Amino acid sequence: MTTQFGSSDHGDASDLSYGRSLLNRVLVGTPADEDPLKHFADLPARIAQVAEWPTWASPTVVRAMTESGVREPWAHQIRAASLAAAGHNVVVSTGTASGKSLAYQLPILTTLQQDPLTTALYLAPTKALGADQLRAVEELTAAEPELRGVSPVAYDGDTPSEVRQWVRTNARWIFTNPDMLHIGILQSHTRWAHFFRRLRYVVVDECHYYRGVFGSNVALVLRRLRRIAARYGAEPVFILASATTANPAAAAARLIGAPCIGVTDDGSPHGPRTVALWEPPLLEHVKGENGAPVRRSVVSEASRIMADLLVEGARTLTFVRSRRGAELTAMTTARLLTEVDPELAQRIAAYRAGYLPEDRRKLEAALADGSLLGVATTNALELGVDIAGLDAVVVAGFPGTRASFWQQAGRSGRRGQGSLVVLIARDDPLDTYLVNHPEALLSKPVEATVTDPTNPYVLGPQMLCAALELPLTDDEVHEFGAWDVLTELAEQGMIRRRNHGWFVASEVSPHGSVSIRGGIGTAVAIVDGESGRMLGTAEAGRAPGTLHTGAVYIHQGETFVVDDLDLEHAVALVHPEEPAWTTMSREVTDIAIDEVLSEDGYGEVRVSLVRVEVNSQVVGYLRKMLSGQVLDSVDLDMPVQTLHTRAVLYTVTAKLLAAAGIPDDRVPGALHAAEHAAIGLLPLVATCDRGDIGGVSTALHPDTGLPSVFVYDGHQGGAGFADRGHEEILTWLTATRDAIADCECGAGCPSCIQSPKCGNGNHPLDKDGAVRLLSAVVAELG
Ligand SMILES: Nc1ncnc2c1ncn2[C@@H]1O[C@H](COP(=O)(O)OP(=O)(O)OP(=O)(O)O)[C@@H](O)[C@H]1O
Repeated sequence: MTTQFGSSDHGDASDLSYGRSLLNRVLVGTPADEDPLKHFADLPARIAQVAEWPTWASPTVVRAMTESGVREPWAHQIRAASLAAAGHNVVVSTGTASGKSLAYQLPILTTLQQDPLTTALYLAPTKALGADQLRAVEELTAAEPELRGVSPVAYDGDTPSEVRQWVRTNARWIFTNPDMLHIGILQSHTRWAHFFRRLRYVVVDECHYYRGVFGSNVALVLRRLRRIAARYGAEPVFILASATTANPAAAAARLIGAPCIGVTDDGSPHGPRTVALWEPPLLEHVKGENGAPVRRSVVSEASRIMADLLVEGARTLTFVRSRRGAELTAMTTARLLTEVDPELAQRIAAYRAGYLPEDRRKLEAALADGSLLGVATTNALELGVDIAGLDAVVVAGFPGTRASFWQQAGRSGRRGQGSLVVLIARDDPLDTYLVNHPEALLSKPVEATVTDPTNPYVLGPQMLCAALELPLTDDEVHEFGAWDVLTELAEQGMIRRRNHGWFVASEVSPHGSVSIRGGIGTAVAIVDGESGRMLGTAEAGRAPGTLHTGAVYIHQGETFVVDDLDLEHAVALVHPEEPAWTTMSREVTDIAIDEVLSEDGYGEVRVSLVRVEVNSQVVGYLRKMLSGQVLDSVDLDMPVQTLHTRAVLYTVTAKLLAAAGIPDDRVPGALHAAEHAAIGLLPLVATCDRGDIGGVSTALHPDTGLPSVFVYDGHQGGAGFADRGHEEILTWLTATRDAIADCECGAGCPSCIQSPKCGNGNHPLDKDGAVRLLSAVVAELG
């Protein structure tokens, strides 16, 4: 049934009608026997809240900004800028295109203009975003002769060596990324003494991007940065920009290791938006694993919706999760349109990462002037693009985090005119939940950006880097919480404690072996065997699951197939190929509790946070067509991997199960189904991918003596996800129960309780039992 959520009271009816009329057009094109629109919400237009330019701001900078089109700054921009100018670390966490850049540009340009002996550092998670922000600052500084001395400049892997020398001694505002800061700047900080001594501001843009193991590494890189700056007498102010998440100030403070004030009241205006939540129907003729029903693929559904929107003349961007999916969507849409209007079919393009900046600019311009009407893209167009004000955005498959969803959705909405956003659910419990619970997307976020800079596996190597940069004092070691980790490293001869601090052993060179995006432990190199090109690295412990022979591996939207995984030499050889299927490895897992960190009883339920040892073995993989149809299952013989990590655990009693009406023979299936769905739903409360976590359920666990469900972080030492599940267990398990109950399939399908990773062939699974179990658990917790 279709219901309306939200209110249209504040919107102008004529504005609203455009998003709504687009939605009606899409509904007209929907077969009469289907009812895919689960909900829609009319989000009212937001009126701008403006502020005066502050008196501390340089009139030159204000003039440059005014001339660039900012007539009146918005209130949140000035509040954040003024806090930073007054010396406070600040995070501005507001919507897409809400002008977060001005919040850091104003204080930094003012300072750099007024005091020629100052410098600033800008960090972006992606090159495209860094280039985009640098271009914006260059335009501002080029406009005013008095700002020319600011000399903003990029410093990254592409910077030629003759330019690097110049940058180190002359640049005043450097645009780089955390990887380069780690390896290229902090490691050789003595050459950067001039820059550090004068460092007044550090910008951390799109900081919600730094999550999990990558985020934990970046958190430690930023602590090292503060330490080195202090060594040269500088104490820079941090200005962070974030998508809207739960408690951004706490996440930012954990990221930089210092207090941080949050600015979250968004004063930027936007037009009204209609958000539609769409669930493709279950198909009659396509069968998944164990004969389970499968939904029509997001690619087919998105292509049809996009074609209808383009016929209406709506400028539309469709986000698809893989490059192949984006290309298929563009092709299918064009084919559908050829029958109606061949000219329209020419105005569609597919877009992926890896294009040159000039190509991106051309695309932005073509979309802006209307010569291009529709683009199907991977998330490459999520950050670092100046595309806003589109008529419609189609999000084909929830992109994993609410922050990404809004980043994508936020590209729609011309000021003063309505727009449409359609989220199409794919076969996944989180998607099922979201299209049936609009409040989870549209109300206050519960998703928090999670990092764990105390993870010993991340902390150890980072401490070696810190100590090499500058010997660590005992006080610092305590402050980092690294005493035990360093003691262990000292026993291994990597570091020595002397009278004047902790010194790295001379033969150890830690920087090169820390790959801040690559994960923990030994890194497996992923190499294109045909071109010899190194594509990236993966954690050795996780390689059997993602890089086994035959695996389809997606790197920046490009598809490769793995020819060979050599764990001994830590290399995976791949070749470019775009098969019609994806692969998903299946593993069997054992779990043992090493230590109980906390435990609480709620009647017949106990909830714990535990340190665990997980032994898992990849036993094969499944090949699945884009339609969702399972092609086959291939066996593999891979070594057992051991993981020491953290898990959230709940146990129930026989009494609870009996009261819930679950007889003994159904207990394993109920626990197993509840565990699968819980893994799928954890990303609702913590920014992680389903692939970052794993689970084990058993009707009798030797360490608890009870029916038990574990959900663990899939990274050595943990990445904070299980901790977040533990904190939000009631929200999380309630959503898990609802996602299962909401799915209209009979006995379970990939949209609710089937897991693509299950090493037991998704058997046994008991959908009704899982709903009963979770309802009983939630009642005890509540
Ligand atoms: N006060 C203002 N009035 C009008 N336009 C503004 C104002 N502030 C910023 N803008 C414009 O809004 C656009 C978006 O700004 P910006 O890129 O800083 O937003 P953002 O919040 O960083 O976006 P994203 O979420 O994509 O990172 C830019 O074109 C910018 O010039």
